Amino acid sequence: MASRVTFIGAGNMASAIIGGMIDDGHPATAITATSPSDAFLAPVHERFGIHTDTDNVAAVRDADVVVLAVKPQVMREVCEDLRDSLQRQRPLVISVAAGLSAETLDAWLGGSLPLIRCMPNTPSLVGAGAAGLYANANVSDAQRRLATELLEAVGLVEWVDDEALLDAVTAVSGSGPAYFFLMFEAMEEAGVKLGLPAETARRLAIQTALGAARMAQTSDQTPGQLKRNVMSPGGTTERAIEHLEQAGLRQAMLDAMDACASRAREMAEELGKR
Ligand SMILES: NC(=O)C1=CN([C@@H]2O[C@H](COP(=O)(O)OP(=O)(O)OC[C@H]3O[C@@H](n4cnc5c(N)ncnc54)[C@H](OP(=O)(O)O)[C@@H]3O)[C@@H](O)[C@H]2O)C=CC1
Ligand SMILES: O=C(O)[C@@H]1CCC=N1
Repeated sequence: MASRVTFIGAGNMASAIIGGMIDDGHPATAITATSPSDAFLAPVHERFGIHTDTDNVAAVRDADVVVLAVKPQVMREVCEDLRDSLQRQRPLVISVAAGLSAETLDAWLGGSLPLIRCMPNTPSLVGAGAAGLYANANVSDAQRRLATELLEAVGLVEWVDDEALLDAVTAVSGSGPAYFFLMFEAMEEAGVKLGLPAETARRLAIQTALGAARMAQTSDQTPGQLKRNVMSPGGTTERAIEHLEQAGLRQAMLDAMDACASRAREMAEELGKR
């Protein structure tokens, strides 16, 4: 029988995982999602056919897995409300929140619960997610396998043994889709400036990213070599890449991802102390 999974929060990240799970064959009837607003839940129910509820405590009853998918800023209140129920039932708890440590979450939930921190990303919606996972000491091997199975249904799963590395995962893949979407925006804008219709430029840019990602995933050559393969000496790509390097794109990526990981640490400090 499929595991019963309750998502606390039905926003962008929860919807992405739910959509991916359902596409992968997880029965919608075994999934529940909550939000404070009925008006918000109606379209979620309509879209996925899952159970929805405005009552978090009622929604976790009978759950095998509870996924905490609210913003970090409301997580404490949510955990404290669920504390008694979760202590009674002891389901596997998976938090997808950036920053908040397993220790802080476990303390808010009353202690000693099996808890996994997961840093997923929104391409989970199309089965192309990438998630980093860290388990606390109360998680059994069977629960690790269950979390792997649930998340592998929506993409790649990488376990880390050192919780601090989840901030690096956040910088690479959690926030990563936004870097590529920014690149699509810029490529579309440039294509339009060069005379292409916006829709054409957008389609070409997106298909190019898809092709580059598939090649990088399947080739035994490094991304650096694949890049050089496109750069004919004295040709057009060489000129473009020289320009990007001189404009500091590489350093900008290093700085941006460092800032991303620092923000996750900062959030842990700010929210953990409350
Ligand atoms: N978006 C992303 O790409 C990623 C997000 N994450 C993490 O996922 C978590 C959620 O982010 P995201 O989905 O983007 O945020 P959203 O704002 O899209 O979703 C949060 C949801 O939680 C609901 N909510 C608020 N309070 C409660 C409550 N007391 N009980 C139940 N539900 C509640 C909100 O409802 P309402 O709007 O009515 O307040 C909203 O539907 C964050 O912790 C974030 O760090 C992790 C990886 C990637
Ligand atoms: O921006 C954020 O804080 C969340 C976490 C990773 C992606 N979105």
